[in-house]
Amino acid sequence: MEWVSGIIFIFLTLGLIYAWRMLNLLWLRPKKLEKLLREQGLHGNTYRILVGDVKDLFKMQKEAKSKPMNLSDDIVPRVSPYLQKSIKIHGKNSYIWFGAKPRVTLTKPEQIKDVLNKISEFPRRNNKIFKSLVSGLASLEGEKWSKHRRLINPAFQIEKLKIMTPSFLKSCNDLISKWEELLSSNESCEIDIWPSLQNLASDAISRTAFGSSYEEGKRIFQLQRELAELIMKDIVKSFIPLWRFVPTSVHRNMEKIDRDIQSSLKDIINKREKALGESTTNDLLSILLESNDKEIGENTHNKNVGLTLDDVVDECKLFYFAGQETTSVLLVWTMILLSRYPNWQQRAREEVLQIFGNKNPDFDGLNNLKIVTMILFEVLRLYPPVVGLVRQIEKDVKLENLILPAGVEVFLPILFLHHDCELWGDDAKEFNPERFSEGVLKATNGRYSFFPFGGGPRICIGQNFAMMEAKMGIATILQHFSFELSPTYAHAPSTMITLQPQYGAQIVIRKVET
Ligand code: HEM
Repeated sequence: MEWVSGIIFIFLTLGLIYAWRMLNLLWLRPKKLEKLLREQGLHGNTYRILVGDVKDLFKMQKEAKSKPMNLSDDIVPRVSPYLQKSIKIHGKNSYIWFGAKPRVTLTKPEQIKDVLNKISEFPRRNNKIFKSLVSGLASLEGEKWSKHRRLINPAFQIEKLKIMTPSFLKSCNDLISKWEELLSSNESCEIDIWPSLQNLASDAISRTAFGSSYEEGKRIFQLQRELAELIMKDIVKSFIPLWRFVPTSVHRNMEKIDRDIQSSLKDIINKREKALGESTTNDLLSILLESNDKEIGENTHNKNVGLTLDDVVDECKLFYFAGQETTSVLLVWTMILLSRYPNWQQRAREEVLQIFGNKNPDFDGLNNLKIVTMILFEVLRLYPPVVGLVRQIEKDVKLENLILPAGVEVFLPILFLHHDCELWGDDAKEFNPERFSEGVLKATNGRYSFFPFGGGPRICIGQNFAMMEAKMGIATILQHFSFELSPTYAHAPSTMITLQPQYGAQIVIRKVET
């Protein structure tokens, strides 16, 4: 019977090791971090085992989302209620417990600049639950990230964007035709423009990313949207350790959709690889494959260069997600704000008509749109599609006079800082594109207080792409329609990964007579 007691002993020892690890993970380490942060003058709630502030945070978020708000109300308390409360109670130097991890909120522009520039000390935090959506470049670190960034960069250079302009135009003209059909002989017509603009952005990225494989690309989009919805359903539980390994029906469904996306993308890429060299296509995928082939060709002796098929699939998934979710949001808030401020709508239309008349907008003309650019910057300030960035601390790191211990996270609250009166003055909450009349540098006084596209080496690779697409979208819409908010519109900015209008965007459109 000695072997029985041997087994019991092994199980007991393993049990004790596991119990010790859990005690350390869920209690000792968080309490140590709490002490270290407090000693440096940072404040937050006392740590509560396992959940930290998450339960209260989700409760507040649910409550905030339960009803729409007045158009003139401050959006920060609705979008980030817990952050707002935390700063009110604990001040700007504070932290929030995400489960057993404290997340320090950074609000000084100099700190933001440092964090965004020192990418090895402040690596991006990769939430495993988002991995199936935010893959590729956005999820990589170190050498692998710099290799991917170098290979992908050519696809986003200005001269490539110029070549892509007709694809943007085609997608915009399709939208105009659909709205014209809806108007038909009526003088005005109410439309929920949110699905139309999501469709415009997915159409534009399908065309520019996959050119000839555009129809297959659109199906992948649909799947990604379904995946995003499932992820948002599951996110509340993602703070439970090892939750993502529990085989729930939602998890199984997520895996199935992800497999489906991967195999559809592999099909597109394989077809394209075979056709490479036969004809010149200028979509993102071909440019990426070409730059990859070139790198491999130049380094035949080194097997570690270039991207694998799986790498390319991941990058394509990211183009889809990053290219659609964000630009559609920029367009929808621009339309909502121009509906609220008809004088700015009029000024923007005058500029567009002066530059293009009734002709199709082109690349050079879009670059000359000054008022429209000021408006887009102001929209990105007040309604940034990405409301905040998270970075993790893996080794103790000094940030100004703070020592941030390994195991904490830092949060760069984009939305909060874009609305901060201390940084933007008393009219911080107001829509005033005029503040960007002399560019971003002048508007921010050279401080890091406006960063809708992030910053430093990992700044959004698609920012020019997004701005070009948004300008094309707004310019073509302004050429054809005037618009105002419908009485049925309920103002409800809310985060569904990006900052979206929760109940859609009901707008009344009219044909512009030119
Ligand atoms: C209004 C539109 C957009 C906004 C506001 C936006 C915002 C951002 C932000 C804030 C980041 C930095 C994230 C971080 O540092 O953690 C980022 C990164 C990125 N974005 Fe965008 N984005 C937009 C459009 C696009 C488009 C159209 C594409 C591609 C087609 C794109 C592709 C990417 C990629 C690949 C990264 C990762 C870059 C890296 O890690 O090196 N984005 N974006």
